[in-house]
Amino acid sequence: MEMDYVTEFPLSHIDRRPRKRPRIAWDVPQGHPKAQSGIYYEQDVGNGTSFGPPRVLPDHPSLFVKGLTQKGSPPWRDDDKDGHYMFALGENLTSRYKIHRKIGEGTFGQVLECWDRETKEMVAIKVVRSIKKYREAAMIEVDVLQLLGKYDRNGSRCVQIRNWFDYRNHICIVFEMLGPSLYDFLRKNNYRPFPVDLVRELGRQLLECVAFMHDMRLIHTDLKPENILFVSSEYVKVPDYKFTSRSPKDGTCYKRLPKSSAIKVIDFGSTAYDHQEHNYIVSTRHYRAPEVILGLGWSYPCDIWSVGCILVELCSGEALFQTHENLEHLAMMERVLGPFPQHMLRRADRHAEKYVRRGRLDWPEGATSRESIKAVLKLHRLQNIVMQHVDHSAGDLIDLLQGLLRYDPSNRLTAPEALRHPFFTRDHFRRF
Ligand SMILES: Nc1ncnc2c1ncn2[C@@H]1O[C@H](COP(=O)(O)OP(=O)(O)OP(=O)(O)O)[C@@H](O)[C@H]1O
Repeated sequence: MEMDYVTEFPLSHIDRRPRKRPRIAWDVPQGHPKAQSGIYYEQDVGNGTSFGPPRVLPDHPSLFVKGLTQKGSPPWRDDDKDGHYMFALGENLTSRYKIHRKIGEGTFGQVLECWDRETKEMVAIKVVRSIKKYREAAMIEVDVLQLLGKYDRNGSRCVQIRNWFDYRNHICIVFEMLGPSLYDFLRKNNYRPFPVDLVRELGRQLLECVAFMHDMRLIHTDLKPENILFVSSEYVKVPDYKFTSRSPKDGTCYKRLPKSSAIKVIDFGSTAYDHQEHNYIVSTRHYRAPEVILGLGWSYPCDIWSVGCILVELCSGEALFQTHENLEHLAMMERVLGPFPQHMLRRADRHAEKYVRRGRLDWPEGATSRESIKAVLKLHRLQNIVMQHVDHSAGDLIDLLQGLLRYDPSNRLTAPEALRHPFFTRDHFRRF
């Protein structure tokens, strides 16, 4: 989600990107219990339970309502300075959930793996920071998740919300437990690319998710490999003759492949409704569409651009546009995809007009450093990037990517159009 912004370097433009809070010590010595309201609200949303108003339950072991396991509450502790919930492993998060481990941390809060005593399964609980703007945004995420869950008849590829509650001033969102993100998987694999047949399966599911969301008039706005999770953590190790990192035992190279290609999209905290005003900056930098940077207003096509960037990254192993600066980012786009249409540059808003000179991008004249120019020159044309990494289906994939990465959002493929592309429909030999 993108709620906490800092200005990127250089400071000369309006661009802002999410700030990942540095990892903190998340278990602390127990403090003295403080006076507290001790009330939490709980709302089951999974498995067909109603969407009625939240139940109000007392947070005191001796007062737990009948039917709930009588387990103790941890002592009251202050949140950390950023409003994060402080906990110890093995503690309860309400009487229903037992905290096993921390699996993630984002702008919004922490994600904890917990044992659900009621359903007897592991769940992932996002414990949101106790700060008003994050609490409010979390409630929007709950609304979106409930809406997606309500209309998700046959697996929309969006993570399922199971429950939510308000505990000690932290909104807690309970999700089905998923596996590692595409980014985690790439990283553990030393950024070795995924095979093209796997990229096809991942791309298809991602586009199905986007098509479903767009159909519901929702725009995700923060699609990136970190927000796409494999459903299962299982993988196999297979010999990999292309790369040099060798197993110490027998000298063979190995890489991981997921046992199943099934994925789901997470993080609906930045999701926008179509009827909202869309001129603010969205998306994580590398996946941000040109119309967002140029201040031309954005809508559904910004998700499609992100999908294009993600697919290239899955094929090559590294992010396509590795930059933190707007003009450099636009120059990289031109290097990979060719010149911008003049009509888009002419319409750039007052923040972005400094990137344009006499109807063309002010590059390399406007570059901030020689390193910046070098970073742009290092990039190859899209066709070459794909050909370098993909052994078959390259022609179809390049054509699809050119449709997903069209500069003019009104010409970009829609999700249903992309799903009808030969890259997905041609009878390829499939391994996944
Ligand atoms: N259902 C889940 N199953 C397993 N892990 C999860 C699940 N949901 C989230 N995670 C992990 O927690 C991390 C943070 O989750 P999420 O992106 O929803 O939080 P966020 O605060 O909105 O993050 P960001 O700052 O990236 O926007 C994810 O990157 C992922 O590793």
